[in-house]
Amino acid sequence: MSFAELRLEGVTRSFAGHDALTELSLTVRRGEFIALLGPSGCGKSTALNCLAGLLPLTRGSIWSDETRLDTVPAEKRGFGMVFQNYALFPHMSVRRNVAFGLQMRRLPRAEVRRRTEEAIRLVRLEEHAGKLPGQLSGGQQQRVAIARAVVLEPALVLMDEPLSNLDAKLRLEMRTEIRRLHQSLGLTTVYVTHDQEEALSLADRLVVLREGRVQQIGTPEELHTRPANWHVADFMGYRNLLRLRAESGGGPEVVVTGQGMRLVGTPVGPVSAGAEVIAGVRPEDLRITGPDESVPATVEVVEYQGREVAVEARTAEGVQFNLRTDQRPALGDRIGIGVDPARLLVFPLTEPAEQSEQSGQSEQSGQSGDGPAPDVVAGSSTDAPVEAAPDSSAETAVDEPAGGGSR
Ligand SMILES: Nc1ncnc2c1ncn2[C@@H]1O[C@H](COP(=O)(O)OP(=O)(O)OP(=O)(O)O)[C@@H](O)[C@H]1O
Repeated sequence: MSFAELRLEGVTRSFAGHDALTELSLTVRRGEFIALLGPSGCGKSTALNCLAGLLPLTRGSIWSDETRLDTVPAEKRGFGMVFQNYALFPHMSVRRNVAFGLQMRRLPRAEVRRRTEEAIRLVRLEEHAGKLPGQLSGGQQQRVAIARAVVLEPALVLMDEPLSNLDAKLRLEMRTEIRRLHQSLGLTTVYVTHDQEEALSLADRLVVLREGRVQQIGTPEELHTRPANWHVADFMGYRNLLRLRAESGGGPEVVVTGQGMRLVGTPVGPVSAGAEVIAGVRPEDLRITGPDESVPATVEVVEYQGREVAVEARTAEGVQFNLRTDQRPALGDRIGIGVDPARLLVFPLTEPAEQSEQSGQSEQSGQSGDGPAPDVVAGSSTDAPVEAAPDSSAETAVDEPAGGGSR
């Protein structure tokens, strides 16, 4: 069942009255590589399983061009699936694993043989075609799983964290392999991951989910440079998130103050004078200056990272900053932290609830804005995005130099 466009319209799935996925609207164009990205439990797998036909929708619909798809059984959708546990037949050789789906379709033997060998060649397993899965490495087994999916020339390939069982080096290799296959076979792929780097490197467009709701849909560049809200920013590596107050509003730049700082940033979304905001900046977008030129801080940690170092520095008020720099400050150095107004994004603390893709997808952004923000969030990680902390505990965060601002 090939298509020019696959549309999800308001796709919602609840379990026991609780929405695991709320109103997902997305158009996947033929040939696109889409990543569904978000922390554990955000509804990524639910979305993929709805698309695959493994889970019925609670509300909404899925369309393959003008054909309604969500009422079509999984096996009739003609999608290929690759999951993190490869689910290969252990007693069958690589070749037989790959051929299996074609045989089930009762294709002529010569065609089965030709297509099987072609798929095995594509994933570079020619030398291992006669082996059993148990005789292969994790990466090789995952390649068999991919060959088994693509040999059927599916209209859509669905992948759910396919690399999560592999070690770091193999993950990188397989990432390239998956992108190469996607391009060379002209596949359309929807790929679930919690790894922001993986998603950014693979996908044409990313869908960032949080608590079942779309936060933003956009190209890697859009998400990287212009996250729609501070939750997405947190997920995209804006490790320095500061809870401040806007002194001005409405202009192309905004002055933000608080916690002993006065900074100038660029508003993202409606920021009015007096509003509480979250200002976010990436470690690589901070500069070390003289202590009197910008935000004064003391260097507390210097971590070697190849050509650059990661630096943690703390202000007198206990606000911790993460920097990446090719300079080599020493522990205890008094430095200034320079912030370029264009790189300091200023987000409203809360925004109108919920949004989803409606049209002109690449600029769509959404916001659930419900999770209380921390006072200072410096040093987040993709695996541990900001969790809703009670406001009261967030208030105290800055007063505790040991753990206040960093995670
Ligand atoms: N069969 C189910 N029954 C009840 N709740 C479910 C079921 N499947 C998923 N959920 C809930 O729905 C929410 C979303 O789950 P989902 O598996 O889609 O998240 P995810 O983003 O894929 O997470 P992970 O990366 O951990 O797999 C979670 O809160 C989960 O507990």
